[in-house]
Amino acid sequence: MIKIAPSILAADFAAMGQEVASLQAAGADLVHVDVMDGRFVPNISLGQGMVQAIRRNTALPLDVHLMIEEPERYIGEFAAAGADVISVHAEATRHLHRALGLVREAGAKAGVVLNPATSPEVLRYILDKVDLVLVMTVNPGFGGQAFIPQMLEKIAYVRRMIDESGYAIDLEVDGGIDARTARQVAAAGANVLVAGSAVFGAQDRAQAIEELKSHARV
Ligand SMILES: O=C(CO)[C@@H](O)[C@H](O)COP(=O)(O)O
Repeated sequence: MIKIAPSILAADFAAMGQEVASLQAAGADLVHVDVMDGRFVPNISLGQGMVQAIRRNTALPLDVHLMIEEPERYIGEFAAAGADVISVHAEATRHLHRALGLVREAGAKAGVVLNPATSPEVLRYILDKVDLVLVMTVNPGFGGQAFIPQMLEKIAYVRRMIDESGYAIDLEVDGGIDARTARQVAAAGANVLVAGSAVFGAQDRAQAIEELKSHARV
């Protein structure tokens, strides 16, 4: 089952309540929330207050992607703000195993994110600690970037690792996802597709989400 997680980085921040509320009727499965600190990535986006506000405006699960240094410092606050999934970058913490444990202790599902240059081997000893692996298909920090085709090989590799592990782990991809790349990433084994521009840039968001899903049905 393919799930679509629209990234609210591409939404109208001045109308976030309505933007988020519209997504459920449009067929979204999750709301992807990009948190950036201006250190781990060269951009600043939003914090716990916005996650709380988004929580009040949707019943969809909140998929919070922390692009912040030492994410363990803020896991409790994002969980309390209403995050259902909290994903931390393998590159942002010296204690990935511990950070993932903290996410589950805080009552959220734990995700681990890999930058494009990061080897999937970093997952080898933590698959029992994660509910989701997010393979970045662009360098994190900005919406609207071009998909990096070399990531298809990484997605397929991670899919094999997950299947061999026997754990129920979602494989999410993020960056440059449109109808064409949706088909490619799904064929490689991804089952959760984050899409910013492709959803919020469309005239008809329901149609855009359905189009992504239909292209991803392989
Ligand atoms: O995490 C990020 C960027 O850091 C993504 O969630 C982007 O926001 C996706 O945007 P599009 O590439 O779909 O426009």
